[in-house]
Amino acid sequence: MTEDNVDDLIRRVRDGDLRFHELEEHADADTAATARRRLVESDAGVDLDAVGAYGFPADRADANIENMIGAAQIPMGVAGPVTVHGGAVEGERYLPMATTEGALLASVNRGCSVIDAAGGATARVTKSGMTRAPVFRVDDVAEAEALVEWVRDNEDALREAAEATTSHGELTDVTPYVVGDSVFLRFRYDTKDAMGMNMATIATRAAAEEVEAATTASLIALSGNLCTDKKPAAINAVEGRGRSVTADVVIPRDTVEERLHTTPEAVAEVNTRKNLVGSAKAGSLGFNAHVANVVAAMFLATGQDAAQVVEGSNAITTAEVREDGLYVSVSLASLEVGTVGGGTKLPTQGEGLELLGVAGGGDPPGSNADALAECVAVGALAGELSLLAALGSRHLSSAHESLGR
Ligand SMILES: CC(C)(COP(=O)([O-])OP(=O)([O-])OC[C@H]1O[C@@H](n2cnc3c(N)ncnc32)[C@H](O)[C@@H]1OP(=O)([O-])[O-])[C@@H](O)C(=O)NCCC(=O)NCCSC(=O)C[C@@](C)(O)CC(=O)[O-]
Ligand SMILES: NC(=O)C1=CN([C@@H]2O[C@H](COP(=O)(O)OP(=O)(O)OC[C@H]3O[C@@H](n4cnc5c(N)ncnc54)[C@H](OP(=O)(O)O)[C@@H]3O)[C@@H](O)[C@H]2O)C=CC1
Repeated sequence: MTEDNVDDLIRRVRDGDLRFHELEEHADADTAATARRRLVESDAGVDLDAVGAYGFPADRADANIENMIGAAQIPMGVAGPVTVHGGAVEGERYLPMATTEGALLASVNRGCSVIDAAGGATARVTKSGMTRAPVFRVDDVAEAEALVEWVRDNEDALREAAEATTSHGELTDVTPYVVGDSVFLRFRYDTKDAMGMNMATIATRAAAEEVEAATTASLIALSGNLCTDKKPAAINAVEGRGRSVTADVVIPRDTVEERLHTTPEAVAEVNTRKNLVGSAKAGSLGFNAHVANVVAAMFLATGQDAAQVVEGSNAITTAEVREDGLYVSVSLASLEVGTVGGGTKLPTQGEGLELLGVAGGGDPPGSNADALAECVAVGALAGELSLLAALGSRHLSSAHESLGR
């Protein structure tokens, strides 16, 4: 196949000879993206030169995007270095963060600085498993009960079917939920260093075919929304999804007073009245100040699925005055991270992972994704500490006036 050039591609689209989304079948990825961008510029009457000034070969993104016209560039900074005493990571790390929110890096950086002055933060992944929950239709609840019993008696057959689709993933368990003539089967997988959504979805499709072949159930949707992917859901807050990870630290009183310009008592009261009482009254699923800020920024910097900030921000912050200072913890119930697959293969995202020392597959498998989760949790802890202190010292608005405008 001869390679069309940009003008040929544009002409052929205009003539109705080529479909707008098929240009990569007739030219290299960069030529296709350029032709598509020129078509958009012409149709919309805009100039997209900055979008077109991307710094990587377009074919590196062939598994990450369709209808490519270029790349969005987001400012990227680092917070830290901060010392992480994790189960899968030990030592000082710069935390890569991509954001457009002024004052955010300064705030997380201040939190890291204070945490480091206290000797570093402890972090642990307490639970792990990526879930996919298809929904099946049955005739009635009696048939639902029969299906639940079949699943319990045949989990090994489901495991064999699911694991035949992957050389890394392992089916951990299958939990049924019955609602009238709907049966949801929540499959949970150990996806090692992959975030695992493609892996789990492909594996569950194979398992669902086993269910349909052996029972009277009909698969209605491979995702029945009880997984629960990219939507706020209590099941993720309680059961977890991806990694459940906690980070904590004790900051000495004098450090709180000298570096955070407030007191342990004030921070603890802000946390109680804001993150616990305020969130409860609001009916929030997360009981925290801005964990989403850190999750989003580190997700963008390291090639995670940005839409899964919804679950990643599902976190509880605690703060209490202790004899030796201020104890603060952040527990993220459903942080979905991977160090292989998805966007982790793209150039700047891969460099973000390299900066954390977690790029690629870990030894043992899964340990790099655990380490990434621990680093994100410490970043969230730093952000909570700094923002709660700023609220306690009444510096929030001035910080954004000076840094965010
Ligand atoms: C802005 C600060 C940090 C000033 O805080 P400060 O204590 O006045 O700053 P400082 O000049 O004394 O420096 C202290 C440390 O802050 C860091 N720092 C200080 N300045 C910078 C800078 N330019 N760049 C990088 N780092 C900076 C740096 O680490 C420095 O220590 P050092 O490392 O030098 O020993 C503080 O006032 C602060 O953190 N404010 C809170 C701002 C914040 O957290 N914003 C993000 C959340 S806003 C939002 O989106 C969520 C919200 C609020 O809507 C959610 C909700 O409803 O709660
Ligand atoms: N399909 C869906 O419904 C959804 C998909 N997504 C997208 O899914 C992507 C993430 O899916 P994910 O499955 O993580 O990524 P990929 O689809 O990129 O697959 C990652 C693959 O890497 C291989 N692999 C190599 N080394 C390892 C290792 N150490 N640990 C684990 N796997 C390894 C595995 O292949 P093998 O399995 O062959 O062994 C694994 O399946 C993101 O792009 C996300 O946006 C997000 C939400 C929903």
